[in-house]
Amino acid sequence: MIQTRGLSKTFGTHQVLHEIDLDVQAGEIVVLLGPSGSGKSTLLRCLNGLEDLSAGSIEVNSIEVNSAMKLKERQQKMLQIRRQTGMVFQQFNLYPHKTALGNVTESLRMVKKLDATHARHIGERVLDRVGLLEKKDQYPSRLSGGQQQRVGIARALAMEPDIILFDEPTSALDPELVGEVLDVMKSLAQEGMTMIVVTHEMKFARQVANKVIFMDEGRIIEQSDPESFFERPVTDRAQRFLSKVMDY
Ligand SMILES: Nc1ncnc2c1ncn2[C@@H]1O[C@H](COP(=O)(O)OP(=O)(O)OP(=O)(O)O)[C@@H](O)[C@H]1O
Repeated sequence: MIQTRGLSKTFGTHQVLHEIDLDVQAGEIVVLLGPSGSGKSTLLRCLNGLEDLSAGSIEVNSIEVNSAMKLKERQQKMLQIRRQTGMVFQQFNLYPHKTALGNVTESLRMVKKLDATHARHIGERVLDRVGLLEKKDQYPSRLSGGQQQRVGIARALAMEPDIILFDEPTSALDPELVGEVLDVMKSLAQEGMTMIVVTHEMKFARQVANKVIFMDEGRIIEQSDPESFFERPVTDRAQRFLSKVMDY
């Protein structure tokens, strides 16, 4: 479903990802962990076609983009990949001047070119899915952070992606609002959605992930099932990371 081989990314002279080989199967929940600056967001952005790759290849649902392709072909493939993958951001990135429903239907209208009735029908269904149908006419400023992030998830769901990538979806939330967002993510996982999640929520990682991937300095240095990772991390770096994050 997702396969990267030798994926590398360089900004100027700074190599941020080093030859990443990643495999994600349909229905898998992968949690990406690692210290700040280890390349987690950059990896998600490459997988979503938001960031061009510098070397190697990415294949998502049999659409392949690789560094040997000409720029124009790469860009076309990246666009196709973006249509298969939804992305949920830490800062929600909602349009402030659009209602919850307007935010959710925007891409249906602009990208999928659906008519207003069809888009509204899908928009209401996905807002209902995240428990926010009654808030469909509210503007983001009238919604709590947790509700705004659930609109962010509904917006991703509206495009019917095969995979959703979550980049620290709860990091900007007050602690008491984190649970409602994790609950929605957990139920998507139970329904079989393929998900890659960057998060600091260790309990969620442990309970929901099928696979934990630990990154450091742009490399995958450990990957295993959550039980093994949290109980018996192999590398010193992962042990130090866990001893810090599990202390609090
Ligand atoms: N557009 C960019 N231009 C230049 N450098 C960048 C760019 N985006 C990311 N970087 C650099 O790439 C490195 C990895 O950043 P990235 O955000 O992927 O890490 P991260 O593991 O997600 O960190 P955090 O947990 O703090 O979000 C950092 O050194 C960052 O400064």
